[in-house]
Amino acid sequence: METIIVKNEPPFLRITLNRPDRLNAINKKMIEEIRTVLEETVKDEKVRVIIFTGNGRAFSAGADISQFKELEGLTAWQFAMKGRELMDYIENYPKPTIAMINGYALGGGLELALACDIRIASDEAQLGLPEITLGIYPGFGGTQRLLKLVGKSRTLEMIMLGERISAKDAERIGLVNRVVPSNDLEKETLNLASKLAERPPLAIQLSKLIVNQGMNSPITVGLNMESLGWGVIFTTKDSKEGVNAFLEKRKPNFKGE
Ligand SMILES: CCCCC/C=C/C(=O)SCCNC(=O)CCNC(=O)[C@H](O)C(C)(C)COP(=O)(O)OP(=O)(O)OC[C@H]1O[C@@H](n2cnc3c(N)ncnc32)[C@H](O)[C@@H]1OP(=O)(O)O
Repeated sequence: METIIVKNEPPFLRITLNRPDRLNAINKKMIEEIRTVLEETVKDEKVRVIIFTGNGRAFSAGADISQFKELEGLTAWQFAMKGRELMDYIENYPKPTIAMINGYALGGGLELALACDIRIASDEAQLGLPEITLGIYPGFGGTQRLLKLVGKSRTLEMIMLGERISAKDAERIGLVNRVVPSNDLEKETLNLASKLAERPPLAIQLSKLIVNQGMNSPITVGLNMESLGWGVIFTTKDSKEGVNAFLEKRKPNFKGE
C-alpha cells in the first residue's frame, strides 16, 4: 500500500493514513486503498473492530488540494462520488469503526471520521470543514452527516465560517464521543475497541444497520425494523449464549454465530 499502513492485529484492524508530509491528505489512491482493505477484511471473522488514524500530526487535513487543479465539472463530480461512496461504505460497514483523531481532522478528513461509528480525539486535535475558504463546500458527505450529528445551525456555522474548533468544543457539541490526553489516545482507543470486540458481532451489525436506517427514515420504519430484527437476533447462537451466561453468572463468549 502506498498511502496507508494496515495492521491486522485481531481483533483489531488498524488503518493509518500515511502521507504525513501532506498531513495525510486524501487522494484517489488513498480512497482506493482504504476501500480494498475494507473489502478484503469484511469476511475476516477474527477482525471485530476497525480503527482509523493518521501518521504524524494529522488525522487528515482533507482531500488533496493539489488534485483540485486537474478537476473540471465531470471529474470533480467523479472524485466527490468516489470519496462519498467510500464514506457510505464505511458508515454501513458491518463491523464497528472508530476514528482515533490524533491531530487535524479537516475537510474530507473530518468527513471520514464522521462516517465512523465512534470518534475519540486527542485533546490537541482540531476539527473543521475549511472548504469554504477554498471557494467550495464539503463533498464527501459532510453536509449531511454533520447535520444529523450536531444539528442545522452548528453545521452551517462550521461550513459557512470554515473555522477550526478544538477537540473539547467538538465534544461539547456532540461531534466527538470523547476527548483524552494525547498521550493516552492509543490506550483509551484500544480499551474502547477491546470492549467492542467482546460484544456479539451479529447484534452489533444488526443494531448498526437499524440505527443507520433510522437516521434516514420516518420513525415508524426504524421502529418496525427494530421489532423485525428481534426475529433475526433470536435465531443466533450468541443470543442464547448471552442469556445463558447471565443466568449461569459467567462471562459470555460471543462467537458471531
Ligand atoms: C471534489 C471533491 C470534494 C472533496 C471534499 C473534500 C474537500 C476537502 O477536504 S478540501 C481540503 C480541506 N482542507 C483544508 O483546506 C486544510 C488545508 N491545510 C491547511 O490549512 C494547513 O495545512 C493546516 C492548518 C492543516 C496545517 O498548517 P501547517 O501546520 O502550517 O502545515 P502546512 O500548511 O505547512 O502543511 C504541511 C504540508 O501539507 C500540505 N497540505 C496540508 N493540507 C493539505 C491538503 N488538504 N491537500 C494537499 N496538501 C496539504 C501543505 O501544503 C504542506 O505541504 P508543503 O508546503 O509542500 O510542505
